[in-house]
Amino acid sequence: MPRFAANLSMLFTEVDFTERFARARAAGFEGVEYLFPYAYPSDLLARLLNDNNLTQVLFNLPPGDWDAGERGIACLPDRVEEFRAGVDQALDYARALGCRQLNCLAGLRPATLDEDTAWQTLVANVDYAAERLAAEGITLCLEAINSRVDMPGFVLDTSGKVMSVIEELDGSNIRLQYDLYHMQIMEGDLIRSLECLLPWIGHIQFADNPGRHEPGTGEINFSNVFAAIDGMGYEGWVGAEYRPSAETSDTLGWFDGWS
Ligand SMILES: O=C(O)C(=O)[C@H](O)CO
Ligand SMILES: [Mg+2]
Repeated sequence: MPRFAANLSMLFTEVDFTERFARARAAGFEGVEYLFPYAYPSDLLARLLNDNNLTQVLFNLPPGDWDAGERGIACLPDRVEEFRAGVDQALDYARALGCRQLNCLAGLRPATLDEDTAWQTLVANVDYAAERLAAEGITLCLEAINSRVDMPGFVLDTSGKVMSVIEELDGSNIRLQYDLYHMQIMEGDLIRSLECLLPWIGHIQFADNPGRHEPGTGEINFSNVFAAIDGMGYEGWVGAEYRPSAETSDTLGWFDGWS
């Protein structure tokens, strides 16, 4: 049975971030993920996880200046030092939170940066990060994010591009983060793709499309997709990363039967 995690950057935003852990537990989740832990002391987050008997499933490496629109710095040649410092910071949090997977956001390619340089920088940074994480038994995820609607210019916008990085590096702890929402926009054919890519998938996330709301608000047949994920023996977590179209607790109908 898929293990579902609540994404606390998107769910339960009716309450302050630190109160969302208890809300997730009360709703039946056993794991949580969120964009970034860095604004909070790690001991506070560790206590919230412990008090609510929750697993920290995933968070992202520092993304650069998120509020200014940056979406990762891994492809930027003039930010390599900052990228490496971010790996240190993320590892400190991962240790404190017992988190076994970190996601590396590839970043947006500026018009002034040529594709080849962006790609070589990305591959070298992923290689560095994967090696640092491997020493601690942690997996590095690379998420393919749609460049049609949400992140124009995002360097890794297809599962094929993520697979190219994985193949180029041959890193045993590098995995694809397969977000059903982004992949529905870019590629479709979700169940067949999940089956083909299964050995390389480290984490799955979902939202319906269009709108990025809860299952049932768009075009994806989630009963079938979740049943397929269950049937193919996927052992990782599945993160609910959607914008609730109503009070979060009123959007959890999809969870019935899985919790
Ligand atoms: O946008 C997404 O799908 C995400 O998972 C986070 O925003 C970045 O990892
Ligand atoms: Mg995602």
